[in-house]
Amino acid sequence: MEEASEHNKKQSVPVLPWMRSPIDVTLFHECPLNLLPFLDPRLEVALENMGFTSLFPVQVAVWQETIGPGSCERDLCINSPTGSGKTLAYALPIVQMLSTRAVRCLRALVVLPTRDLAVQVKEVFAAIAPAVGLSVGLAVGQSSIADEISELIKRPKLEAGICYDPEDILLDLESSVDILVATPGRLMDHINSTKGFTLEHLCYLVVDETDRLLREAYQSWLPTVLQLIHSSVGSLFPHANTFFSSPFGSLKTIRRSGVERGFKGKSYPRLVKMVLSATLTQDPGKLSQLDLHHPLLLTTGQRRYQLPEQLESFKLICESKLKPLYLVALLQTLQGEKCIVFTSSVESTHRLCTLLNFFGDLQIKIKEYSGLQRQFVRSKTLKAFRAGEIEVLVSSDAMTRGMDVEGVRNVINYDVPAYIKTYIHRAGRTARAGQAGRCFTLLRKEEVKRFKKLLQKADNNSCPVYSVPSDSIESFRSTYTSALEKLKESVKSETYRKHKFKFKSSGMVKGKEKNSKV
Ligand SMILES: Nc1ncnc2c1ncn2[C@@H]1O[C@H](COP(=O)(O)OP(=O)(O)OP(=O)(O)O)[C@@H](O)[C@H]1O
Repeated sequence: MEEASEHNKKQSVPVLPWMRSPIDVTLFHECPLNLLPFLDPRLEVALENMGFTSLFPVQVAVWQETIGPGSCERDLCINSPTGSGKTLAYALPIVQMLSTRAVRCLRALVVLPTRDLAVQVKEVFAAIAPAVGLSVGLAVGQSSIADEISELIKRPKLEAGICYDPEDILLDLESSVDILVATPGRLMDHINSTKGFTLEHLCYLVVDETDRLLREAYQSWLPTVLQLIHSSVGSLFPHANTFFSSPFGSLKTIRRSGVERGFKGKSYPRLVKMVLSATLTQDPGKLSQLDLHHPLLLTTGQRRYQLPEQLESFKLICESKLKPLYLVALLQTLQGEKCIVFTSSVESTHRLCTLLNFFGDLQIKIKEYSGLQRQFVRSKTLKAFRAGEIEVLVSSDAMTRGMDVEGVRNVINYDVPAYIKTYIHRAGRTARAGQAGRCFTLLRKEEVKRFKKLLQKADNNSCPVYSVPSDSIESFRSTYTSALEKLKESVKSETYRKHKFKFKSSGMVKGKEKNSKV
């Protein structure tokens, strides 16, 4: 036992020296808005309109590091639990710092891994930025690229009858937004193809859900962004080559020194980076991709992984084949409360959701949410879940990170997560912003030991068994048998439809080929 805990301690010492002397967010207290130093009164009103009366500890800690004397000299790495308010922790200081800007251009870029997350973060910015005259844009592929471009880029007004030089028109293109929230794919589309889209004035780069974004390369968006920014800084020096020959073609990025900045006498504004996660990586190789400038770590407590304080964890032990029955009985005991049920794959999400909907006597509105669905279906489901029209969402890990839905009281791991990070992000969809929440995990007997070890990584030694009433389980047995039969039928007909569709579309392609030959 001692050996194991010694091993854990050893494992938790980060390799990078700057990670060993973090700022501990637990030493900060909530701060009423009227006591927050330097807060722009217009932003105070905007926050009050959101229903906020104080800042959470992580928000106070980041505020201290970003606003006021000596601020923004280091890049910030923020590792604080799910639901602790990391979004506003970066959004508020960025908006306040940009509130004195005179000319509109793209100054802050926030990158998130998924569309729904980006939409959510954009809403936070949109609630405060207009109060100080700033405009926020979204680049996520929610609308057509043409619509998105017209939202992001302002075209000069052309007078009829005058012949314009296209080069001049290009020079007159301006950004319509000060802050852009983007997913990597659409960001790359704009970098590569949108005329007038430039990162030359960028002052703030936020990489939210950092460990997820660093895990996947997404068309090399990060090296591309960093290279574009570096090239624009280099161009401020008189002998620097203003034309950047790069793998990105003829892109020209010149950071204009004429644009006002208040960076304490430095000749050019340094790009300030903020990276965030509830499970921030400590891997030096991964972090080095971010090219951080004297990074400062803000973290909560001593442990690398933290669960929200108000979260209670429970386990339900049952045989594999009885899992659906236990789940149904559990859902019935939780009736009326918003729940998210996580499974291990998009396929099992679909199957489980279909099965649950065959339990007619359950009378709970249940929908699925997974990467297998089209974006508009997912967004519609999410909207209905937020509005309380759906009580239970059966989800793949598409919902695991960052999603903030008010009133989710329970998270259920139908399939036990393989990693502590997954457990933390899934469980973190409840017990947010200091609210209470419960996370239930269905386990087979042989999974119990491994699960206990998994939870210990987040210092959680209390995960009692939750017993669902046996008469409730019994009452669903007969429906379960018929629901399983219906599921088999449904899977069969879906498979048939899929094959038919495949056959049809391949036939159509062949047909076209024949025609084109004729
Ligand atoms: N100062 C505040 N006062 C009251 N509520 C707040 C405050 N700041 C944030 N919240 C609320 O707290 C919830 C969680 O915030 P947020 O989504 O930023 O958490 P997070 O730390 O980014 O979580 P995750 O790691 O899961 O992404 C949101 O519903 C948000 O509206």
